[in-house]
Amino acid sequence: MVYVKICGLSEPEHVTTAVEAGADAIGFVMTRSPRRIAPERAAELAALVPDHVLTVGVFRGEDPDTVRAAALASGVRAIQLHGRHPHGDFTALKDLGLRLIRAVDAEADLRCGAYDEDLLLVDAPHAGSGQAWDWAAVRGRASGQWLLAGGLTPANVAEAIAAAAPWGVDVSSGVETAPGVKDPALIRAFLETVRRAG
Ligand SMILES: O=C(O)c1ccccc1NCC(=O)[C@H](O)[C@H](O)COP(=O)(O)O
Repeated sequence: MVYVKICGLSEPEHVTTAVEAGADAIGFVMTRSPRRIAPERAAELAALVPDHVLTVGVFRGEDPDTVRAAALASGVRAIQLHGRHPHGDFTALKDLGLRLIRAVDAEADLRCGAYDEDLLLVDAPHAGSGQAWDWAAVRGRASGQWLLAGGLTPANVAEAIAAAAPWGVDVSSGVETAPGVKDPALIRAFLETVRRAG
């Protein structure tokens, strides 16, 4: 079954919708973005999530100490690092015992685990932009437990899965009506489509 992460949640209703619709992971953006929430808000939302659903704190470019403090304050169970973080940034966060997700574009090293991460996210050059890209270009290049992201929607996710054969998928803009405004019907539609496709 294709693993599904719904990212950029900020409202309890949307967290509950994603959990009930069968999401495997839920992302809270704690970096510069229209979807940014404070670690304290992420902690309130994470408290609504059952153990079988992974809670992920999303960061871009912050140093490991800043990431560590926000991750601990929010109580998330995974850290997603965007940007060209050196291997040492992942090593520096290992002792937290949280799962680590390396988020990159298609030009990076696409072997999951190459930086000691647990999951790899292969995204558009501008994360959270909703821009689709040539998903088929990474078919067979990305390896291990890797998620495809970038411009996915309920309408195109089946095509994207067929094109790239990812281990999982990740969506933010495609389940929104405006940047940062999630739509419960689109969250449900995305999950239903992925479950049918994979
Ligand atoms: O979503 C953001 O605004 C964001 C900002 C900075 C770093 C990462 C961000 N999102 C990370 C995600 O996991 C998104 O779901 C992923 O980039 C896909 O986004 P979209 O193309 O909007 O579906």
